Amino acid sequence: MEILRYPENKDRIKEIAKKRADFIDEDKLKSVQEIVNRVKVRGDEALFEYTRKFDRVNLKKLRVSEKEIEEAYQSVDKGFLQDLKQAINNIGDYHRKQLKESWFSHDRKGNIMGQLINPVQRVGAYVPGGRAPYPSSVIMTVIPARVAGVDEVVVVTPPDKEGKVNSYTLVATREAGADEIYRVGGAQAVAALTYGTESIKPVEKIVGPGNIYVTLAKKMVSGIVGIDMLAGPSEIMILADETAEPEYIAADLLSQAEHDPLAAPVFVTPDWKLVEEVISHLENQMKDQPRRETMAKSWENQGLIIIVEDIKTGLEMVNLFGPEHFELMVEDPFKYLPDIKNAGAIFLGKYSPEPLGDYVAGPNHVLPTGGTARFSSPLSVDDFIKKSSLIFYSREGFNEVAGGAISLAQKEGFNGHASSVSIRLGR
Ligand SMILES: NC(=O)c1ccc[n+]([C@@H]2O[C@H](COP(=O)([O-])OP(=O)(O)OC[C@H]3O[C@@H](n4cnc5c(N)ncnc54)[C@H](O)[C@@H]3O)[C@@H](O)[C@H]2O)c1
Ligand SMILES: N[C@H](CO)Cc1c[nH]c[nH+]1
Ligand SMILES: [Zn+2]
Repeated sequence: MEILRYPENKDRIKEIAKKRADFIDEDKLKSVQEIVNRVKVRGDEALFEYTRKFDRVNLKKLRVSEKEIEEAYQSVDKGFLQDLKQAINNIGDYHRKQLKESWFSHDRKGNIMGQLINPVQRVGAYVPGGRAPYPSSVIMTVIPARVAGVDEVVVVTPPDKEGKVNSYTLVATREAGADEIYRVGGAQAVAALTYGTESIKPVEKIVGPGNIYVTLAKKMVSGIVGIDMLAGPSEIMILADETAEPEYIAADLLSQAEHDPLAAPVFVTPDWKLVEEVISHLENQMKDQPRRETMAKSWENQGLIIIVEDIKTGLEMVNLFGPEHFELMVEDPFKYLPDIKNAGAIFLGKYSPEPLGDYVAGPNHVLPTGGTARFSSPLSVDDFIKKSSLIFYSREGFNEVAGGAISLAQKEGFNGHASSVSIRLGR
């Protein structure tokens, strides 16, 4: 953990922000490249081999059966189903507001210009499952796909040591409406969705969060298939003033630190006393936590505290880092909204802790990391649709614009283009 002052340590802070945005580790990239290429060539055999190596289990089959899903329903408690359904309702309501429609614009000459919206046909949703099961990521990925009208939604997720998929995850796949589920994770699952194997049909687009290996694999296959974004190890930046509760700040930093030793918790404040209090709460709160080892590693290696002159200067840090999650715990948080440019999800005030966004609020928890919130957005219905332009000219409309097209084509030296238009002129 590093404590720095802004603007005094400006260069060091910029260096850290740059390193987080340029997160590619050459060794990890090399091993991901090898995994992806091997799956491309050897299909299922490579999936079994890597699952043995990384998940420590000998798989017999990849697809999860109906019977396994039914058994999962028997082992989860009623309370879980109720909570899940409530979350599904909120997420569904929020994402239905994102739906867009095709549009057509007619003019007096009978010309029609428009934009057709079609869902992506087959989508793969990566659901993490290495250090913990993520049923919440099932509903966050599958629901917007269903709202968009995707035909086939395939879920991939790592198996446990017995070769099974976590029961809560399985129930979530059924409740959210996934079509196929495969027990395979990591870069090998991303490769299988991209190239296809004997058991898994390739998809058009891969969405969903994952660790550094999953994220590098998605980056590598992007362009062969579509990807939503780089949604890697979790991040939280909290900007707070003296009115904030240090206990809450410590708890919220740890909530993201517990995801992964590579998770990045950052605390920004103009108040030195608050820093001392937060540090002491962090130490105390960590002690009782089952995932304290991961929390401690994340805080030790990725933790950062920045002391700023005031809240406005603190917002410069937010825009520099572009954190996945940004909590603003100050007296009047709405006042600063126009100054927040780069953040995946923004949480305002002391009763909006980040985990509400992870589970129940409605907005998507699949969010850009590594500074990519500078140019990427949360997962949404938009990620599951694509647009086609539509052009229709009437005879009259054609004759009116043809001259302009011919002239522009000639300026570019494209006589073939000009001929394609002139051949129709006056006919
Ligand atoms: N940004 C977001 O929107 C978002 C949302 C939820 C979770 N997350 C992140 O997802 C991640 C979940 O990670 P996880 O590890 O628990 O599950 P995961 O499913 O992402 O990764 C587990 C897989 O990683 C692979 N793997 C592990 N060690 C490897 C190695 N040495 N070489 C190659 N492959 C290896 C294995 O195949 C394993 O099955 C966390 O980093 C969490 O912060 C991000
Ligand atoms: N905070 C994660 C996104 O970075 C999402 C999540 C799922 N479960 C718990 N948390
Ligand atoms: Zn979380």
